[in-house]
Amino acid sequence: MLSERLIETLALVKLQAVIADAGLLNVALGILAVVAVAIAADYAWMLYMRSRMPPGPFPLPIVGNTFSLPENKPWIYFEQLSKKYNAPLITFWIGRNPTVWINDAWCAHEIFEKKAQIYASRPRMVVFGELGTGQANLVTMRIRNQQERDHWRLHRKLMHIGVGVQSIRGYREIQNNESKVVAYDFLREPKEYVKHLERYATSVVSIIAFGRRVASYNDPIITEVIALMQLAADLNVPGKSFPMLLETFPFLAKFPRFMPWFKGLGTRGQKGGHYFFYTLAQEAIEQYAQKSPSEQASMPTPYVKTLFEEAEKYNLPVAELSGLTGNLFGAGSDTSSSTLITFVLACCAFPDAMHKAQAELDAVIGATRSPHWDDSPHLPYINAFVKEVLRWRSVAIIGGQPHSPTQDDAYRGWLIPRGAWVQGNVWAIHHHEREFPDPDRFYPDRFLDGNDHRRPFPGDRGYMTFGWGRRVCSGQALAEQGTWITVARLLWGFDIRKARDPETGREVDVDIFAFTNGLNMRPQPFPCEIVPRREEIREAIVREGRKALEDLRVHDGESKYRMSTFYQQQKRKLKEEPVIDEHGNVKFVKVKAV
Ligand code: HEM
Repeated sequence: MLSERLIETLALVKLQAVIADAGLLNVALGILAVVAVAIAADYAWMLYMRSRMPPGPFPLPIVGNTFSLPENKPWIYFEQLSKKYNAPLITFWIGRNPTVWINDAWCAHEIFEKKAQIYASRPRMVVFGELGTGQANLVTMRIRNQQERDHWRLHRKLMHIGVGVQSIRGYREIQNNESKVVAYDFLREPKEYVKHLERYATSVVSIIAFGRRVASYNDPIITEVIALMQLAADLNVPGKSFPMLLETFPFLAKFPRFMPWFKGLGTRGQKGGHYFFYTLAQEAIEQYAQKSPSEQASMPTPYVKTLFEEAEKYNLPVAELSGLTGNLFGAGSDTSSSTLITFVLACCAFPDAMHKAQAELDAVIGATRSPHWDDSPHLPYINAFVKEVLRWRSVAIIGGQPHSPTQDDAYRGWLIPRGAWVQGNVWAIHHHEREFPDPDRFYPDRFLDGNDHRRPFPGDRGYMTFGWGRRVCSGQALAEQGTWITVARLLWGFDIRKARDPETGREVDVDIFAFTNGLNMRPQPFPCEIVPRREEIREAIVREGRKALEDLRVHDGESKYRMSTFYQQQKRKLKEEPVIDEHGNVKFVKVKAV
């Protein structure tokens, strides 16, 4: 100890002597020179990388192209850059971080699908990953070695047990009944259509994950989860202001949370925050155990129960279990409801398409019952309509999270370096005139064989709404199944049209470009009129809605936890760590000094 002090003192004395010898000015100049050389070397590296990577605007030292980013909707800007450089891929430097944007369906397919093995990883994401979901969450999980790859595979497997293609048929009745309730709610309170769709989407994933229905649109779980997801979606869009700039200067993330650059980050990443869903899951397992055997037999086993049993084999920590259960809410509620709100907007803006769909439903289904998936082979226009909903204004407009190659890759002579941030620009892909002529027009016919707007597109589906390759959305099949039934039923049941000004009687126009700015986008609020198409249909909606509510009763239940208060408690307990006690409950203990 004493010797260390002595050395420190000697070093200080030596430094003072050097400053005295050289003069303060010379020392300052020396430091400046070292910094300048470091910046120059770094810039040389940036320019060298730029010469090998896909084209893009000229970066400045340290800040790259960050300050030429527009305030809003950078995906439109990246689409323009792709046209300007006449290249399907462009490089855009966010600080010193070269991000690659794929603006073309065929390239996205060649890179993410054909080279799926090496593009299965995520890049380092400071805001969304390290400060947000945490690195142990499937959505942001990185794959840098075999151990990480095995671990990520395990997470995908556990997710698929819940919402994989094999499981989702078992959830049809839940989606069917909940969408009948949406139709019933549209009848009773049409002005609240956004809330009904949010309730629907949240309730479906809540029943699947926790066995518990969300009966009211005032339930805080809806507003809290959707608000959290929208905050996350906003934060994860490249921007020139903090906190996104933390991606440029990751070292800033090491500072205490009161520093100004954390402003806007909310409570994300604070200790204990992630444990909310774990606690909710425990409660759900207890509530399920209290149900009678006949009740249990009449519902699918809550995913969290299966997950917890399965996870015991792998000794998964609480944070990872919490992430897996929370992902159903996080990834599945805002996305699904925003897609359906987009559908409402499309009906208002493009009534011809809606009327054509209704004519098909009238001919095939009639007015006494609503459509069902079994009708789908006889409803080609409805199938095309649903595809167009997913294409026209895709909710995950930059394809969700970026992918990242696990090794240097060469594509058409360009370098895509290991660890780079590679993002599919779904806006540009779905907006490309070559694949989708007149792309802003909502035109389901483009998906029908023989239509003059039909164009080749990689893959069977005709859209890239759910991402690619090994990281393709785990909930895709569930989301497609739910979108189909809800869209088909609402088209069958209602005329959805522009609202009228009560004073002038004139239609209030809707703006098909007015969408939110987050990476999960949805239409800005707009008024509309939703009216049942015929009396016979209205009666069928009431009948089916009431029956659905009865059938769903087995899922009724309350939770004593609220995300907001849970987070508040953690805020007060930042010096505490959640651990599992001997009964498997989460409790908080003081963090031991290291
Ligand atoms: C319309 C609804 C939905 C859309 C448009 C959507 C879209 C996406 C997209 C674009 C990705 C990123 C894919 C990639 O990186 O290539 C993704 C990832 C993911 N989604 Fe969805 N999603 C939807 C609904 C759901 C639902 C209902 C669930 C679960 C119940 C879900 C769970 C996930 C998970 C866990 C991931 C991360 C997968 C990984 O990183 O390995 N999503 N989603």
